[in-house]
Amino acid sequence: MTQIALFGTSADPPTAGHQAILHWLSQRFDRVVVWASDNPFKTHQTALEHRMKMLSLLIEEINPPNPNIAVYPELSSRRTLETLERAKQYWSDVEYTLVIGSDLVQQIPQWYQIKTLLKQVKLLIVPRPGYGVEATDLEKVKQLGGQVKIADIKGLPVSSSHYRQTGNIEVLPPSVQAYIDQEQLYESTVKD
Ligand SMILES: Nc1ncnc2c1ncn2[C@@H]1O[C@H](COP(=O)(O)OP(=O)(O)OP(=O)(O)O)[C@@H](O)[C@H]1O
Ligand SMILES: O=C(O)c1ccc[n+]([C@@H]2O[C@H](COP(=O)([O-])O)[C@@H](O)[C@H]2O)c1
Repeated sequence: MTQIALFGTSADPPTAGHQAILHWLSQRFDRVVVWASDNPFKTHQTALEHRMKMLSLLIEEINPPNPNIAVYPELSSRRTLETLERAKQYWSDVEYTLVIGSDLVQQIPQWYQIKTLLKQVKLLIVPRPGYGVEATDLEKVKQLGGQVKIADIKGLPVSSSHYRQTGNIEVLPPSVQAYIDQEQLYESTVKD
């Protein structure tokens, strides 16, 4: 059966960490469906349109290029269940895997209608430096119906908030750095 990976991100801004995950996924899934979204638990510093554009640029930069990975702006929703419902209108009869970093394992039980979501997707957790997966958190997700796997990669030690706090452009792919400069985004961030 066709395997589709679902990867949603605040992308505020997207980092080399997101890029490495997407590259890895594109080599293992038939299709990687990506979207930038607002997060009901966060505020965002940049308009969604810019975040979506940065995500597309980051994907275009992945080498070697792989046509199985793309941003789908129309799937963007604060609720991942809504994204899934829309995706199912495009691709039915496929197996969906929702991809999250290990920092979200503790939070995911609070997502909108999580049981309904976990019935329809497998969950793939990408280990993130500084965020070990606690057995009790994993158990909670399983009790909610989650079929969980831990990905065989280690996320990079970078984050969007590190960039926003420090202005350290090294955590951003060159295409994203250039876009931020061109559009004068994150102006309040002290740039290195
Ligand atoms: N370096 C990383 N390693 C593993 N997972 C990551 C990494 N960066 C992001 N992710 C995962 O990718 C998804 C989108 O992350 P998000 O856009 O919130 O980035 P972030 O760096 O966590 O942002 P912020 O620092 O603003 O919270 C989440 O599931 C997150 O756990
Ligand atoms: O469905 C929800 O209730 C829900 C709650 C929090 C986050 N999400 C989604 O999880 C994805 C990762 O969020 P973030 O902010 O860590 O990038 C992103 O697509 C969010 O919209 C989804």
